[in-house]
This record gives sequence, structure tokens and C-alpha cells, in this order.
Amino acid sequence: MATELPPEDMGSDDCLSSYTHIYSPDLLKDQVAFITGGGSGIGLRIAEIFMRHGCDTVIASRNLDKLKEAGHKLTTATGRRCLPLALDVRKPESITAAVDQTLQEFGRIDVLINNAAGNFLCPASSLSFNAFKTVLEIDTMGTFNTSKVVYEKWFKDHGGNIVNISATLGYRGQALQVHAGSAKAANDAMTKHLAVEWGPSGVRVNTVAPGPISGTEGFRRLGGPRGESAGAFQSIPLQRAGNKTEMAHCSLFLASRASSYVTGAILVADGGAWLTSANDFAMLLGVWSSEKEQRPVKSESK
Ligand SMILES: CC/C=C\C/C=C\C/C=C\C/C=C\C/C=C\C/C=C\C=C\C(=O)SCCNC(=O)CCNC(=O)[C@H](O)C(C)(C)COP(=O)(O)OP(=O)(O)OC[C@H]1O[C@@H](n2cnc3c(N)ncnc32)[C@H](O)[C@@H]1OP(=O)(O)O
Ligand SMILES: NC(=O)C1=CN([C@@H]2O[C@H](COP(=O)(O)OP(=O)(O)OC[C@H]3O[C@@H](n4cnc5c(N)ncnc54)[C@H](OP(=O)(O)O)[C@@H]3O)[C@@H](O)[C@H]2O)C=CC1
Repeated sequence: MATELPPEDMGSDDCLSSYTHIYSPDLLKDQVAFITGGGSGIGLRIAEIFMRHGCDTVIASRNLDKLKEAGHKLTTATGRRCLPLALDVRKPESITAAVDQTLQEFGRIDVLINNAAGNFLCPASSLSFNAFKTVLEIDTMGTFNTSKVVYEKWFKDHGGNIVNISATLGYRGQALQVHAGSAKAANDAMTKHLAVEWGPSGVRVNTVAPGPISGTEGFRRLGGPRGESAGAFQSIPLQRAGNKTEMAHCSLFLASRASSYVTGAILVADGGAWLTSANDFAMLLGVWSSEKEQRPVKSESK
């Protein structure tokens, strides 16, 4: 039997054409959320759903043109303010500038969503040293850098909520994913450490750990469409990929007073995938081989 699935556009980065609130519409009323990687995929849907719950948002990543287009769509769909800001989570000075600008424009930050990440399929033996380092720098150091700047500049004195977007892919090991799995495992540990250190300042730190989420760049890069059409997802207990709205609802729960006594938690939102581990090595190698042919290779190993 199919499980309940909210209405969802499957492929695009447009806003939802219709939305039914499942939480109180004023759950985040007049709060401000700072969302890294908020211009596409899961981050963009988090921004939309938060704005539909009364929040203003900052969407921040490297590509300012993409962010401006997304910000326009978000404000048109929700009527709330959205400020697009350029930053690279690997560069603390760019985060500091963006956080300063946010505080100037909005006067507060209530929620930080650490969603920015980079990933691709690659066998460990073909992965260059620099490729491993790059993913760790974006996913893990980027999460620490942004959390630290927001904490120092606002959360330390005012409290706040941090939600990290992780992945369940490393929970049982996954082929061609040593870089992202290692990075996300470090982030899950970081969630617990920061929850302990920053709890006394009124800061909650939690994580949403998605499985395969359709209609996203991550899903495409990791061969999700091919896996789905080959029936790989039948081994997921809920028998399907997740969607962006479901990830946004999990993030909203952790970012809001709905979870006021929750900190240091990892909310696994993968349809039970990691329990049964659909680790289809041959399928993943097939996707990697065909993608590799289209990619200019700088070096095999540094
Ligand atoms: C999803 C379904 C999966 C499988 C289906 C099968 C079964 C499913 C059943 C159950 C599965 C259960 C759970 C798993 C589910 C989900 C997966 C979890 C995680 C998903 C994570 C993400 O999706 S992250 C978001 C994806 N989006 C992006 O990555 C966009 C941002 N990315 C980038 O900017 C780049 O890609 C970047 C990360 C490379 C960074 O760019 P940049 O800083 O410009 O770096 P470069 O200079 O380009 O490169 C740096 C070095 O990295 C090397 N490199 C780059 N690309 C590749 C590649 N494709 N392969 C190998 N190496 C690469 C590059 O060559 C550089 O190294 P040098 O040594 O050459 O300098
Ligand atoms: N899609 C899936 O199936 C799954 C996704 N996830 C996680 O969900 C999150 C979102 O992924 P998804 O929506 O698929 O992918 P997207 O590619 O749409 O999102 C990644 C975002 O990160 C931004 N980004 C990348 N590098 C940097 C950087 N150095 N500094 C600032 N921003 C950066 C990108 O914007 P820009 O290029 O403008 O910088 C982009 O908007 C990630 O954390 C991912 O690991 C986890 C499990 C499964």
C-alpha cells in the first residue's frame, strides 16, 4: 500500500502551486531564517515552507543570479521577504559579511539551516585527494564555519535554532560515497557536540537526515532516477523516494517551538532506507561510468 504523499512538483525548482498547512500557519511568525544553499532543491523548499509559516528568509550560496531568481519566486508565492546573499561556506569572511548584512536588514536571526553541500559518485580509488578535501570543506567545515559565525554574532546572546541537513547514506556504508558519507558522519557528531556546548545559551542544534529525495540535484547525481526506474527503491520500507516538502516539514518541526525540548537529535527521514540498505553497487558504478565520460578530468589522484 502506498504511504501518504503530499502534493509535489517532482522536478523543478519552482514553488508549490498549492499548499495545505499541516502546522499552524503562524508557527514561525516574524522570525528570520538563514538558509545556506537556499536557492535550489531541498533548501529552496525549506525556504518556501518556512515563509508560508510567517518567516522571512535569507537564502545564501555562491551563485547570486540563481538566488535572486529564487528569491523573486519565493516572495511572489508567499508574500514574505527573502534576501538573496552570495557566500561560500568555505570562506568564513564571506559568511561574516552575509550575517552582518542579514542583521542590518532584519535585526535578528532565529534559525540557521546548514543545507549547502557538494556531492558526486566516485569510487574511493579514483577519488583525488583534492576531491575528498573539497567535499569535507563544503559539507563539514562549511557547517562549522556558518554555525560559529551565526553563534558569535547573534545566537550566543539571543538563543536560536540550528538545523543541519545530513544524509543517511553513510549509516551502513554506501559504495562510491566515501567523501560525502564521511562528511555527513562528522556533521552528525558536530550536532551533538554543539548541542551540548551551546544549549546553556538557549541554542538547540538538531539534524534532519534524508534518504533519496526526488526532484533534486543530489538525486540526479547519485543515480536516483535510474535506481527508481530499475525498481531499487522497492527495498526501501516505504517503497519510494522522499520529496522536498517532506524534508521541509521535518526541518520546520526542528526549527520551531514544536520541538522545544529537542536538541542533539538526528531525525532520520529516509523511508527506512538505511535499515534495509539498497546498496546497488553495480547500478551506482554504471551511473558513475556514464557521468565520468561527460566530465573533464583534471587529475586521477593528487
Ligand atoms: C539518490 C539516490 C542514490 C542512489 C540510489 C540507489 C539506491 C537508493 C536506496 C537507498 C539509498 C539510501 C540513502 C542514500 C540517499 C541519498 C544520497 C545522499 C547525499 C546526497 C548529497 C547531495 O546530494 S549534495 C548536493 C548535490 N549538489 C551539488 O553537489 C551541487 C554543488 N556541487 C559543486 O559545486 C561541485 O560538484 C563540487 C562539489 C565538486 C565543488 O565544486 P568546486 O569547488 O568548483 O570544485 P572543483 O574544482 O570542480 O572540484 C574539486 C575537486 O573535486 C573533483 N571532482 C569534481 N567533480 C567530481 C566528480 N564528479 N567525480 C570525481 N571528482 C570530482 C575535481 O576533479 C577536483 O579535484 P582535482 O584533484 O582534479 O583538483
Ligand atoms: N537530494 C538528495 O537525495 C539528498 C540530499 N541530501 C542533502 O540535502 C541538501 C540539499 O541537497 P540537494 O537539494 O539535493 O542539492 P542542491 O545541489 O540543490 O543543493 C546544494 C546547494 O548548496 C549550495 N552550495 C554548494 N556549495 C556551496 C558552497 N561552497 N557555499 C555555499 N553554498 C554552496 C548550492 O548553491 P550554489 O551552487 O549557488 O553555491 C546549492 O544550492 C544537501 O545537504 C545534501 O547533502 C541528503 C540526502 C539525500
